[in-house]
Amino acid sequence: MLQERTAIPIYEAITKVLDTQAQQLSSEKIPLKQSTGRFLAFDLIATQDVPAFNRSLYDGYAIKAENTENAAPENPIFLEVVGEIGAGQVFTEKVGNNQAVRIMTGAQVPNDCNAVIMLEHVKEMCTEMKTISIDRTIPIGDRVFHKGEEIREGAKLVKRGEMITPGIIGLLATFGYSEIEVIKKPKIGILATGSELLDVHEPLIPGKIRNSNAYMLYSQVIGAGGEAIYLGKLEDNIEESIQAIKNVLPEMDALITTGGVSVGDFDYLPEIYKQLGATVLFNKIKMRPGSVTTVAKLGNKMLFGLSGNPSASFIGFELFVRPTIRRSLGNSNPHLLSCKGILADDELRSTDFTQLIRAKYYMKDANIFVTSNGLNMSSSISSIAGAEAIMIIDPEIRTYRKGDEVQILLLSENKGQQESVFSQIKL
Ligand SMILES: Nc1nc2c(c(=O)[nH]1)N[C@H]1C(S)=C(S)[C@@H](COP(=O)(O)OP(=O)(O)OC[C@H]3O[C@@H](n4cnc5c(N)ncnc54)[C@H](O)[C@@H]3O)O[C@H]1N2
Ligand code: MOO
Ligand SMILES: [Mg+2]
Repeated sequence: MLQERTAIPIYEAITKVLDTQAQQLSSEKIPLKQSTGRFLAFDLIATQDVPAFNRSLYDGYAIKAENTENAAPENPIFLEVVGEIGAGQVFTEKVGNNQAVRIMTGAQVPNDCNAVIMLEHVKEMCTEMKTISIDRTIPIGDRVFHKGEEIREGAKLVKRGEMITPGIIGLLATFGYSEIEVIKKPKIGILATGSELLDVHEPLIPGKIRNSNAYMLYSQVIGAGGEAIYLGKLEDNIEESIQAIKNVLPEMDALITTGGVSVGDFDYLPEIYKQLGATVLFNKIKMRPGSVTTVAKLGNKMLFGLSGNPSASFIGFELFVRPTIRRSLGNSNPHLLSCKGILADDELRSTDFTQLIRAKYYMKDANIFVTSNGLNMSSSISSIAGAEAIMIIDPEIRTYRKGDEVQILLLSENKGQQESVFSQIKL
């Protein structure tokens, strides 16, 4: 007999998932060069001032600024050049009054000097004793990047859980980290269910389809920062499926299945969760696609029962699995970044459940214009490719017209946000 399901709002489903997720992952040491896209396992604190010494910003002459106090075109002053400093060298001799030292960009400014004048702003005199003339007043500190001016030792620069970007790698290198502690990637197992599934390399035969979801999910797991483990595909068979899940689960941090969560005769996931003794958090959400997305917990492992329909599977991942992965990586902005856009389609009608439409956007006059991307069906595969955003269509607004404001989620935007937009708009 058909079992009644209670559909809950998207924000409630997200909250249930994140409140249930328990594990905090341990860390591992990896070479700095391999850390792009990984998540920092420690707060990056400056271990030294930056710059670490007073550094010349220009090729020119290190001088005592006070010597130029009365310099002007009609009253040039003359300084004796007593040495030369290349980047990496330290000038330890005394620099006296009315003396200067030739200096290169990046070199340490001698202690006796307090400014640098650019090469272009001095006249080099052809005398026996090398002399320069200066026809302007140079302020104290001019063209010197002072010790600690940019970063003070002890300053907190990057938080634990931030995704490592090229800029963060630059900072880590600045502070001498050739190896760094990153949070271990959560191992996310992917199991496709369905007797209709062929493997990607197999030729098409009547009634069958290729298992595209598992590969798409594999890529989504990697994009979210997890380690994707493809565990194959299962026939619609309860006993075999239960055994397969029992076999693989100990090795995984979480398991994604696709297919078999609806009410068909061979949709066995509800029964599988029951027989496994898993606690089902929800099995119906007020959203489309992905209304039958089911999430359960077994021991301390999350079981994500995504729908078999490709667009539903894709959306289910982005809304529920992505934030789970990001949060287990210590990231404090696990949800997709949202913003408001302007509808560029002629018209969109809402349905009883919140619609999540795969969309494209473009920028014009500082506005974001949004259009649907391909066929808006749960079973559509082509609408996912090229989708840059997800449009959120509120059931309360019956018709959206061209030019109307529409809330969107940006795909492939790593910044993320702390709170899910669905909590903010109560959908
Ligand atoms: N009477 C009802 N029928 C359906 C309902 C409902 O409420 N009442 N819900 C519909 C909705 S909504 C969705 S979404 C689907 C969900 O189906 P399942 O999650 O049970 O998934 P399957 O039945 O296994 O497959 C659905 C569809 O997707 C194809 N599929 C499955 N796995 C893959 C894969 N790995 N790669 C590509 N495509 C896959 C499968 O062949 C089916 O066409 O149920 C509706 N029905
Ligand atoms: O779960 Mo279904 O996608 O609502 O189409
Ligand atoms: Mg089904």
